[in-house]
Amino acid sequence: MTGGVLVVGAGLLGTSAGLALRRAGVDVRLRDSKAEVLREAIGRGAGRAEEPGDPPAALAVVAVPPETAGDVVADVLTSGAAEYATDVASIKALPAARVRERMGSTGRYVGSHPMAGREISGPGAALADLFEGRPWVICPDEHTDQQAVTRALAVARMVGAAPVTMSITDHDDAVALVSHTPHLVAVLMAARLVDAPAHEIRLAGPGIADVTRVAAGDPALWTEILSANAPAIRDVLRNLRADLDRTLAALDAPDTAQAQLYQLMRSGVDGRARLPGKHGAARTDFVTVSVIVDDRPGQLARLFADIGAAGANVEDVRIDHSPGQPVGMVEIDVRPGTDQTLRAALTESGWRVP
Ligand SMILES: NC(=O)C1=CN([C@@H]2O[C@H](COP(=O)(O)OP(=O)(O)OC[C@H]3O[C@@H](n4cnc5c(N)ncnc54)[C@H](O)[C@@H]3O)[C@@H](O)[C@H]2O)C=CC1
Ligand SMILES: O=C(O)C(=O)Cc1ccc(O)cc1
Repeated sequence: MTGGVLVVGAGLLGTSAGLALRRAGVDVRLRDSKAEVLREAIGRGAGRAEEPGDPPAALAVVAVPPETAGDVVADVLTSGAAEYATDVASIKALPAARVRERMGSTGRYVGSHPMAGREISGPGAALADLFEGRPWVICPDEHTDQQAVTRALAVARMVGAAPVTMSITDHDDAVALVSHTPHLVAVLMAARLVDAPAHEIRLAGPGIADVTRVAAGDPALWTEILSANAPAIRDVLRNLRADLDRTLAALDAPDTAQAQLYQLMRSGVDGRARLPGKHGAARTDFVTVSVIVDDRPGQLARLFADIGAAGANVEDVRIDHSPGQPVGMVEIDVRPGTDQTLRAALTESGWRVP
């Protein structure tokens, strides 16, 4: 991109974008209010420090917390540090409103949101592949210049993401359902564990770990995200509360509990089947082959070599560790039809395939 990209906020998102853009050959300048963060991001190869003679960047990618994003966008546009700007905050109405307050209806800004992240923050957690195959939502309105959209689309494509265009309202409603309320539910469930007795916690397995994974995210960041999208989250939570009330009522009525619980379990299966899997294919397209692996050096390398030799393509992989045991369970997702051959080949090579 002629003119290069200015990344402001060299944390998880900013450094990941910098790493991916550098890999695509883009000139990336980095800025962060914390000198040590900037040093670490540059050290990781995500870009260079700004220099006094730099011409305006073609696009600024603003990757700071949501409550600050609108002001930082307005600053980079009014100071001439960049011709156009996008922010990557997890909520789109808040930064757009702030940019409008500061600059009126400017066409030089378009909000966006890569649907990719991690539970850990900072440049040390950044990954060049973070956005690979993930949706990157771009939210233009009637005032947005086509150039702003073109440049944000180019960045999304260069980092390997799949751009999706949506209105701000549609975006904020969608993430309330698929990201913000799930985060809140994970946190509420994880918080139930705080005072639980140790003998109960000891029995916890991958189920509760999966359900609460996102609860490990940065509390300050998520407080900003959830409060900024409160109305849309409240709508989803109210429906969830109605479901909880119905479930409690079902459990109170032993005669009908089973039938109602069964319906609920069926809805769970149906809802989860709608989640997109690898490259947007339905999750149910794959079959899981589980393999028990001893906790010794070189075991995983040997397992993957044997899977390759059996001619199976690994579509996805998960590793579950058994607490207190020197073994783990590796779950390999493969295409239906290849699982039987893989099971036979792995058993033949001496693996335990339950
Ligand atoms: N963490 C995640 O999984 C995802 C986060 N996002 C969004 O990306 C944005 C950044 O989040 P993370 O990278 O996770 O946070 P982070 O905490 O890793 O990085 C944010 C960085 O911004 C810097 N910063 C704060 N105010 C600044 C300012 N005024 N000028 C320059 N630098 C400033 C901080 O020093 C920090 O290094 C947030 O708006 C978040 O909603 C979007 C998708 C996923
Ligand atoms: O880990 C996950 O499943 C995520 O959904 C990560 C994530 C966190 C915050 C966002 O605004 C977007 C994506």
